[in-house]
Amino acid sequence: MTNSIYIDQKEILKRYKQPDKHTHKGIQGHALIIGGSYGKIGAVSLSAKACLKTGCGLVTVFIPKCGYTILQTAIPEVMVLTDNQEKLISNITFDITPQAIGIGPGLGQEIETQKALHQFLKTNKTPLVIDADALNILSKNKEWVSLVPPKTILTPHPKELERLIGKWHSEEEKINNTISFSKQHQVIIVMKGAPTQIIDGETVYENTTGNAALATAGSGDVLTGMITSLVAQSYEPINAAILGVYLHGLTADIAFPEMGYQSFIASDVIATIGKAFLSITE
Ligand SMILES: NC(=O)C1=CN([C@@H]2O[C@H](COP(=O)(O)OP(=O)(O)OC[C@H]3O[C@@H](n4cnc5c(N)ncnc54)[C@H](O)[C@@H]3O)[C@@H](O)[C@H]2O)[C@@H](O)CC1
Ligand SMILES: Nc1ncnc2c1ncn2[C@@H]1O[C@H](COP(=O)(O)OP(=O)(O)O)[C@@H](O)[C@H]1O
Ligand SMILES: [Mg+2]
Repeated sequence: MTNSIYIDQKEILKRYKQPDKHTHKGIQGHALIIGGSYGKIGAVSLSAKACLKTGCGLVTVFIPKCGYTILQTAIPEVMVLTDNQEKLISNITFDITPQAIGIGPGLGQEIETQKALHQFLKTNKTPLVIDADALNILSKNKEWVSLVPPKTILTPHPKELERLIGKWHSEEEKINNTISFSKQHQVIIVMKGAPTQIIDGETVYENTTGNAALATAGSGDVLTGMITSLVAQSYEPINAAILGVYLHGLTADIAFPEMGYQSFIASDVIATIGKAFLSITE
């Protein structure tokens, strides 16, 4: 028996935490975004910028060497660690202690990267958000899902979800199969769509914000950065997923009167995150 909860402003106000005025960047959370490959450095850039704009104190990216100058130029606020490979990630190592890790945007699915993800999952204990090609790699190596920590957040779009849990023939079957997967692996699944639903075991949360303006390249990469930022700020993973999805959709609702559907792009989501936060407490 599932219980469904609509995520509206009332539900959000139960979960949203105003930053303490005495805070500083050292206690506002350090997030690590791992991703990028040749030609898809943009995905990890979007995630990293969204991560900072969602309020965490420090953001580091782990990317292939080809992305170094791009990231340091595009987002001076973000710190950069690089793989020893030029075009793809082959060995994930870092000497920082992040409070949350987001992995997958632009990662690619080359076999070397698959092996790097496997090695990373075997030792990682940090709260995790898994998206995009990291999900696609897990779909190719399903036994690796058992390596992720409890309460890990997966953020598949419908195709990524199908690769992970198999085809479904009805909305009901899709939700029931996702609930089974969530319970079996103790993971939270953000089923991105219109609307987005968040599955946490038997509980299904339905988001009430967002519109078709979000159907644009990189908007999911942005969501990954937003959710990772909130986990780094010590939100319980389920609340980070709920608040991140709500704020993400809210940016499209706020921008719509000025921008309509077509010209709203992932960078506009990021630029509107501040207004979305302010509108929560209005
Ligand atoms: N600027 C960049 O560097 C970008 C990089 N990206 C990266 O590109 C990689 C591949 O991601 P993609 O999602 O593009 O490719 P995928 O191959 O994972 O998924 C694309 C397929 O999913 C289907 N699909 C997507 N959303 C759907 C929906 N709502 N309903 C039904 N079917 C849907 C599409 O029809 C298409 O067949 C990821 O690592 C991603 O992070 C993309 O996010 C786009 C932007
Ligand atoms: N028609 C729509 N209405 C509301 N949200 C949408 C719509 N189309 C896409 N989205 C949202 O946009 C995002 C797309 O994610 P994704 O496909 O991963 O993008 P990308 O991989 O290009 O970053 C998801 O959060 C999804 O819920
Ligand atoms: Mg995506």
